[in-house]
Amino acid sequence: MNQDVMENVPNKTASVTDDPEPRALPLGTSALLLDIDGTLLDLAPTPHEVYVPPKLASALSRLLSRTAGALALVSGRSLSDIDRIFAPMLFPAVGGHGAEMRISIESEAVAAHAPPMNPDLIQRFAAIAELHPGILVENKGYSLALHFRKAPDVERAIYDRVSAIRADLPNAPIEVLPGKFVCEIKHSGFTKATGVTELMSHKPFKGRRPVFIGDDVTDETVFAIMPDLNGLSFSVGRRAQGVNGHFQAPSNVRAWLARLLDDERAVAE
Ligand SMILES: O=P(O)(O)OC[C@H]1O[C@H](O[C@H]2O[C@H](CO)[C@@H](O)[C@H](O)[C@H]2O)[C@H](O)[C@@H](O)[C@@H]1O
Repeated sequence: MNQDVMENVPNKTASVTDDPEPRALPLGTSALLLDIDGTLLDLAPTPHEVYVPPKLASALSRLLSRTAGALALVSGRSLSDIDRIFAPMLFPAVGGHGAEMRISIESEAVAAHAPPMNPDLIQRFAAIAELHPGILVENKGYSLALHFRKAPDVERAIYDRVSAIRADLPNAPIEVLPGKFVCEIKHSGFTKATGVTELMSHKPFKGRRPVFIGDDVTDETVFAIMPDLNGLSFSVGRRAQGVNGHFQAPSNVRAWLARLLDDERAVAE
């Protein structure tokens, strides 16, 4: 973990990676912002097959309480999908790469940044799935994801078809977001960074130091704004540019979150 920032944290302790001298995170003044797929959860063959370990759900719930509500999931998934996979628990969240937001579990979701994608356009992009039966279409309404984890050889063909459609519509406010075995077509007006920036302007996040953990290309927009928010960022798998540290795998993130709770208890005792 970044030595400069964590040095002023008193004695206890949760290591971010294999830091031989683990340090604590002050939950009373931090906001935990956590990507889901590839960060909290191991990647699965399809979006529906992810597994949420019960210990993780319980740790998140307790961390939500210990941070007085300043814990949010920051995901490319829609809010309804996030709620489905963590059911029956609800968490504050930025969903759809910044398209949707729920600031607290008591508040209504805000979807102001998510104009629905033109239905004809959705249909044209979805038709790309005809290339191969292994392509899975995830229609989020305001964006569309083409998953090719089960058909990796057609990646190039997918991007070629997407580019051809975009060439027909040079002024459409859409952009292509590559992810892990997924090509997503989304509105260009929002990103995870715009979502996190807005979230951090609301209580209980406002005034806290954000700590963001993510693994994918879309998370790089958040890594980039963390210094402006006086925050910390950590990548998973590879060490991404500009981060303060990194975890080897989602299992290490889960273990670290559990240790945060243990450390807080130790401080209190
Ligand atoms: O921002 P995230 O929470 O990391 O979400 C990114 C995308 O995650 C999902 O797709 C990815 O995870 C699937 C399950 O492990 C995997 O099968 C797929 O190959 C990955 O791309 C989700 O389906 C997308 O909507 C999210 O954008």
